[in-house]
Amino acid sequence: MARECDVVVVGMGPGGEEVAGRLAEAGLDVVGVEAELLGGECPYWACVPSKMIVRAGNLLAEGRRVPGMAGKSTVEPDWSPVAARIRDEATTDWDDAGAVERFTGKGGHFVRGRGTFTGPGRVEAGGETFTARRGVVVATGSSPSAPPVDGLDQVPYWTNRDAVSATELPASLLVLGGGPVGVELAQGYARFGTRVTIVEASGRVLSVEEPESGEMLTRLLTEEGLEVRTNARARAARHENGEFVLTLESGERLRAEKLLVATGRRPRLGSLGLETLGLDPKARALEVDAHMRAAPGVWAVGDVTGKGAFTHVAMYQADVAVRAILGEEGPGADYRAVPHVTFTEPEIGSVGLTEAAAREQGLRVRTGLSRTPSSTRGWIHKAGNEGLIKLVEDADRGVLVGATAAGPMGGEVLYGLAVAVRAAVPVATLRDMIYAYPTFHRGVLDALADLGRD
Ligand SMILES: Cc1cc2nc3c(=O)[nH]c(=O)nc-3n(C[C@H](O)[C@H](O)[C@H](O)COP(=O)(O)OP(=O)(O)OC[C@H]3O[C@@H](n4cnc5c(N)ncnc54)[C@H](O)[C@@H]3O)c2cc1C
Ligand SMILES: NC(=O)c1ccc[n+]([C@@H]2O[C@H](COP(=O)([O-])OP(=O)(O)OC[C@H]3O[C@@H](n4cnc5c(N)ncnc54)[C@H](O)[C@@H]3O)[C@@H](O)[C@H]2O)c1
Repeated sequence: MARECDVVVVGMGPGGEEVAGRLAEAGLDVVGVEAELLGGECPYWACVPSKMIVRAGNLLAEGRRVPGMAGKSTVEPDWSPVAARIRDEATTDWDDAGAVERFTGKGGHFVRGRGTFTGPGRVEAGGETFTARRGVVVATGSSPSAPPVDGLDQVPYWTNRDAVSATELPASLLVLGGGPVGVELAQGYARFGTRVTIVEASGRVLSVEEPESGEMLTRLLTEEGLEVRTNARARAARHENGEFVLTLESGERLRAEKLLVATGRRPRLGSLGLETLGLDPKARALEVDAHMRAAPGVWAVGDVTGKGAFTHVAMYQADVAVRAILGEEGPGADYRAVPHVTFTEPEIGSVGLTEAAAREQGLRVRTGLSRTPSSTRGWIHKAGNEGLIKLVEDADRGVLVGATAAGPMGGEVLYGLAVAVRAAVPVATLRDMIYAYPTFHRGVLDALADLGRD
C-alpha cells in the first residue's frame, strides 16, 4: 500500500536537503529520498574537501614565501593530515548519520534508496511507494561527464571523488580539463609535490571567465611549476604498466601515475522516470519557471536546473521552491548576479556578465581594469599579490552588469561588486563612495577610474 505524505524530495544534496528540512520544519509531512549520502556531493566529495586541500596548499605556498620577507622557512609537505582532516572532520569517514539525525529531528522521514517517479505525485524508493499530496521535488544533482576520448571508458581514471579521498599522493597527475574542478585540485596537488600537467581544450584555463583571469591563472600555475597545455585535446587514453598514457590530437603522448578527468558535469536526469511526470529525461537540464516549477506539482532545484552548478545556487533555489510549495508570496529566482569563486590562489571571483557576454547581449559596454600588484595593498602584500579587478558597465544605464575580483581574498572582495550588480548601484555612486585604505577592495576605485566617462 502506498504511504501518503505532503511532499517527496528525491535527491538530498544541498538543494534537496534544504527544501526537505525547511518544509519539515514548517510542519509538512516530508519524505526525503537519498541513494548515497544525505548532503550530496558538496560536503563529501566536492566543495568542502576540495577547499580543505586548497587551504592546506595555501599554507604551504605562504610558508614558501617567508624568505625575503620575514626570515627563513623550510616547508615539508605531508598529505596525511589533509587526508585525515577530510576523513575525520569533513566527512566523518563518509558517514551521514549526523545529517540524517538533523533531518529526522526536524520531523522528516528519511528513505535510503534510489527514487523513481512512477506517475504524478508518485515515487518508489526503498521498496515502498509514496504518494505526495502537494507534489514532488527533483534534486538529483549532477555527475561527472567524460569526453568521447578513445579508450577513456576502459581505464581507471579519477574523478573528483577519488581526488578528494586519496590517502596517498601520486608522483604525477594528468588533469584533463582546466575548469574549476581541474585547477583547484591541480594546484592543491602540485603544492604537495605531485608533478601536475593540465590538459585544456580551450586557449586558457577557466575559459568561461574573463580572458584576463584565465590568462593570469595559466601564467601563475606555470610559474608555480605545473605544466599547462592549452589548446590541447586528448585523442586516446590507455593504462599500461601502472601508468596512464594520454595521446593528444597533436600525436604527443603524456604519461602519469594518475589521470583526473575534470571535463564538466551533467545533470542526473536518466533512469528517474521523469517521463511519467511529462518531463524529458534526455533534456540537457530541467526547465523550471521563476518559482522552480518544472510541471504542475513538480519542482526542481540545484544542478539539475542548469542555472549554475554551485551550492549557493541550489540553496537559493531551495528557498524559492520552499516559498512556492508553502504557497507564500515572494520574488522569483533572479540570476542576474550569480557570484562564483574558483578557490585557486589567486581566488578568481566573478559575478554577472563577462565583457564578451555583455557585448553579445548588444549592450554598449565600457570596461575598467586594475591590477592588484599596483595597488597600495598589493604592493605591501608583495609575494603572492597577483590579482585584478575588472568591471563591465552597461554604459547606457550607467550600472555594472558584471565584475571580476581575482587576487588574495578575491572571493571576499567580490561581495561588494555582487551587491553593485544585483542592486544596480549607479557607477556614479560607486565612484562617490569611500573605500578603506589600504584594502584589496580599493582596487575597485582604480578600476572605476579606468572605466572612462562619456
Ligand atoms: C570538486 C568540486 C568542487 C566544488 N566546489 C564548489 C564550491 O566550492 N562552491 C560551490 O558553490 N559549488 C562547488 N561545487 C558544486 C557543488 O558541489 C554542486 O553545485 C552542488 O553539490 C549541487 O547540489 P545539488 O543538491 O543540486 O546536487 P548534488 O550535490 O549532486 O546532490 C544530489 C543528490 O541526489 C542523489 N540522487 C541522485 N539520483 C537519485 C535518485 N534517483 N534517488 C535518490 N537520490 C538520488 C545523489 O546521490 C546526491 O546525493 C563543486 C563541485 C565539485 C565536483
Ligand atoms: N569553486 C567552485 O565554485 C567550484 C569548484 C569546482 C566545481 N564547481 C562546479 O562544478 C562544475 C563542474 O566543474 P568542471 O571543472 O568539471 O567543469 P567545467 O565545465 O567548468 O570545465 C571543464 C573544462 O574542461 C575542458 N574540456 C572539456 N572537454 C575537454 C577535452 N576533451 N579535453 C580537454 N579539455 C576539455 C573545458 O574546455 C573546460 O575548461 C562547474 O561548472 C562549477 O559550477 C564549482
